[in-house]
Amino acid sequence: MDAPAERREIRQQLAARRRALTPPQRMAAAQGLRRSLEQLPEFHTDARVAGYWATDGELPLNLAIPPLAERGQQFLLPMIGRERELRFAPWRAGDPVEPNRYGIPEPVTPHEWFAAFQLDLVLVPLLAFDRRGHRLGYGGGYYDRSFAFLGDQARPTEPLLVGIAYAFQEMDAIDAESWDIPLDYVATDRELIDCHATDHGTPA
Ligand SMILES: Nc1nc2c(c(=O)[nH]1)N(C=O)[C@@H](CNc1ccc(C(=O)N[C@@H](CCC(=O)O)C(=O)O)cc1)CN2
Ligand SMILES: Nc1ncnc2c1ncn2[C@@H]1O[C@H](COP(=O)(O)OP(=O)(O)OP(=O)(O)O)[C@@H](O)[C@H]1O
Repeated sequence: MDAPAERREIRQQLAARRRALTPPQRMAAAQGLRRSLEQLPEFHTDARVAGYWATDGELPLNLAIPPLAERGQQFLLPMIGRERELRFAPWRAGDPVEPNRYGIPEPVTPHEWFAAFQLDLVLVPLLAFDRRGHRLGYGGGYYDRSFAFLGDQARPTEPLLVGIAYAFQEMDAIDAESWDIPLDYVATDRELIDCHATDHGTPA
């Protein structure tokens, strides 16, 4: 199977598996995710933390986010810009949203927004990941384009990229494309994975 066809197949399988979860499974996973994220010191202190509005079976952030506001940290949602890059607008529970071209809710006429380089921590949605931090998204290339500037920098740096996934979205290895920007961590419903750790549990 050629690489694009294989990626398409993996995307479809994992999206279907995510959609098939029951509401109790999804709620338990959201609680597990909160515990994993709280193991990351930056999640407690970083000023600007971007996330996503979970759709189509994505792991919900709704249990992980409320402590941020209590600690005085800002939470932001992605907005799709004209050049197919992401911008990030502050969003609090109750603020108005409207669907973007993919039907994903975005903040409406925000007072201010920030570019990717202005963020401190980014919770990145994905369909599949491996322990090295390689990721497969929806294929729009939004995160890779928006965070391409990290490609020239020694990692980890700011913003810190933290993939968010159900544990079953892990794969042994995902082939990186030249434009892929790897994740620094992956937080699942089971554990926090440090993608810079040298031992990935598999022989080199
Ligand atoms: N909740 C959430 N918000 C997010 C993302 C995400 O993955 N999850 N994104 C992450 O990048 C950005 C939106 N990216 C997207 C990229 C492609 C498709 C998409 O193409 N969806 C269709 C396929 C249509 C097609 O083939 O053209 C689909 O999945 O069926 C959707 C969103 C920003 N916001
Ligand atoms: N830095 C970049 N500049 C221009 N195009 C890019 C860049 N990064 C990715 N792309 C384009 O985006 C397309 C999708 O990339 P890829 O399949 O890796 O997306 P993805 O990471 O799965 O999606 P997403 O980030 O939206 O979740 C690729 O065809 C690639 O050409």
